[in-house]
Amino acid sequence: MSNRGMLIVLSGPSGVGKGTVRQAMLKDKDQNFKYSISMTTRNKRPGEVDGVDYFFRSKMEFESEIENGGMLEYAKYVDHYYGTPLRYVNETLESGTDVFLEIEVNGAMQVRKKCPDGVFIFLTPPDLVTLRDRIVKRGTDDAATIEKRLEKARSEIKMMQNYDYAVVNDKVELAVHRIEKIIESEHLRVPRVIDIYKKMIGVVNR
Ligand SMILES: Nc1ncnc2c1ncn2[C@@H]1O[C@H](COP(=O)(O)OP(=O)(O)OP(=O)(O)O)[C@@H](O)[C@H]1O
Ligand SMILES: Nc1nc2c(ncn2[C@@H]2O[C@H](COP(=O)(O)O)[C@@H](O)[C@H]2O)c(=O)[nH]1
Repeated sequence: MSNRGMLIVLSGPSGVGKGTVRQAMLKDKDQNFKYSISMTTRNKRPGEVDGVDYFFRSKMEFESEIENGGMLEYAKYVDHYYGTPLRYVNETLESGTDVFLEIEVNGAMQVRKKCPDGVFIFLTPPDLVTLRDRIVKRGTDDAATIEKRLEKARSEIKMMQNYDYAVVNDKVELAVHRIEKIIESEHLRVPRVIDIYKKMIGVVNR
């Protein structure tokens, strides 16, 4: 109901299922958000496509984007840069469409400062053994990287207190349902809809 789109930020440790949940949400025709494709300096995984999964860039290209003020946020995660291109987010929100960011915790905290009216959701694993299982079964990372990601997961889970909502990803369809309910409720918050009603009252008073 508000003119400007809502910014939805989903974080959670690597392997918890953020991408899986987001893809499931995008299949739901009632969902009306755009996913912001991130930029990264990490190597492509098999099957990943530039401009679809990420904008894959060199370190030099990424640093030049930062210098030119082109990033809403960025962070280093396990030896590589990851960040959100600013222009797409701004233009999409301005057009009245919600934007969905799937980013790690340090970047999310930068966004929180810049966009305090965003909705910040932390996706948690049922437990750390399940998290390890998911990363291992995904088969995209070598043993050393898996250990680094699990080490990071511990500190990331501590950051959950800085989020508005915690959603456990036990079953994908349940996690999706919980997040959809959050988005629906957030759209009804009075600060988001008040402008519409002010306009309505203006019309009634004329
Ligand atoms: N609820 C679930 N139950 C079982 N397996 C799941 C569930 N959610 C995701 N998975 C599996 O866990 C693995 C990791 O999921 P995914 O790649 O979506 O995680 P991610 O949080 O996006 O990771 P990253 O941050 O590293 O990109 C995938 O193989 C996925 O199929
Ligand atoms: N701060 C940001 N973090 C991001 C962004 N895009 C993805 N990520 C996070 O990085 C890790 C690792 O991702 P992977 O694809 O290498 O497994 C994970 O937590 C992502 O959510 C971003 O634009 N900014």
